Amino acid sequence: MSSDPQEVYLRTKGILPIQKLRVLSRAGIIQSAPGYPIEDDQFQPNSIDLRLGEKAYRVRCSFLPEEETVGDKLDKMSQYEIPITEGAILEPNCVYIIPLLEELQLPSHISPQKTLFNESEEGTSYRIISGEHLSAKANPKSTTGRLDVFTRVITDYSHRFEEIRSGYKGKLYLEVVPKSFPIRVKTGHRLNQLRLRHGYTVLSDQDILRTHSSNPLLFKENGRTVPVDDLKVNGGLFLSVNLHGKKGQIVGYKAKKHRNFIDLDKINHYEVSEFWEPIYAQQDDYLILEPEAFYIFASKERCRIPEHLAAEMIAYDTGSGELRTHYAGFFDSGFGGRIKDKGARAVLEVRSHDVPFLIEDGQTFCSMKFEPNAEVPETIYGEDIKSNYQGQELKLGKHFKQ
Ligand SMILES: Nc1ccn([C@H]2C[C@H](O)[C@@H](COP(=O)(O)OP(=O)(O)OP(=O)(O)O)O2)c(=O)n1
Repeated sequence: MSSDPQEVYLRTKGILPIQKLRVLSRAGIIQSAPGYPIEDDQFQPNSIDLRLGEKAYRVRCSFLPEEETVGDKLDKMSQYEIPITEGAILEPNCVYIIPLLEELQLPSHISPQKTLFNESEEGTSYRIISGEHLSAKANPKSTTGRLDVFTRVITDYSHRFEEIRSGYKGKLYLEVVPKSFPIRVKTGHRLNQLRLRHGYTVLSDQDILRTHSSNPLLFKENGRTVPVDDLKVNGGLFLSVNLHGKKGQIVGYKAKKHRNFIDLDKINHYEVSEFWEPIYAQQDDYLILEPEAFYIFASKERCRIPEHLAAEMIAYDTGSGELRTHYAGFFDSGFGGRIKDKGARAVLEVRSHDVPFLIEDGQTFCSMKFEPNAEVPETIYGEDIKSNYQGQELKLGKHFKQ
């Protein structure tokens, strides 16, 4: 057994990259339930995929357990439990709470140049030296959003979804609400992912413009870089929706209702026409969204996330709450490739609430918030790892035959 602890320095603020996530997992800051060791392919360029645990609790409604644990709340709210080790079907518009296999042991204080955490595994102990708080942010995976499955993480004594405060020690629970289709889930399925933040810093609009000038973030459909003067920034970089195409070209999809369930184990399996109605390009490039229906579109711009940055797509607030865009928001470093690859379209998941809503080609739909990585990730999206959506045009989730 080695007596000298391995020293791990977290020096720069930002999202922790894959190599640091691996170290934090070895050091016990990210843990998993007994019998379910963390698997290497859970690690993404700047996030870790989280896995569903053994049970789903059907609850009447969603909640935030500000004054108690999620377990206490479940004791009061759970209607019944479903074991999911062999798989189980979750019904549309029902709320389920599923304990995840991963847990967090975030250090509760910062103490520059002092040991934050010391744990040993297989004879190695780690000393993590950091000057910033470690917190975490969760988000649905892209595939989950493309299937219209609503998910968010809940933690004990928390008044916020998806955000996990510095010092949090405990379990993570996932609220899951399939919206359009029933889904079959099983222990170990990965519906969402987690990023760890060392301190918090976000690129200002000035930083975004400066970055784009030397390391382009957005490209036009013809592959040209969007001129910096044409970038729309205001607390993030705005993207717009594409409804334009040649005659007969599909520019979007609308989810059909009352379909058979989708087994999340079945990749490239389901017929698109069974589950989706295609939306064809119209001569005048507009569309009226039917209230409460779910649509998938692509962004007009092609985007690219340089390797030193991580990005998150945030819904564009129309000021009226009628239009809800996107559920899944993390963009990995490397998404959209190198400059010569000219980026890839982002997928926009859209629902209009209450009223029919007109959308037009090129309408602003969402914005991207950029955060620096604490270090450049050793692995980036589309390189070395199995990535499903690199170079994508309009693309449904990986369960459909395309
Ligand atoms: N609304 C969104 C959200 C994400 N993405 C892109 C950017 C991400 O880097 C990529 C993959 O996202 P996830 O890791 O969430 O997706 P999956 O695990 O489902 O796909 P993969 O198997 O490719 O990792 O999809 C997108 O085009 N549109």
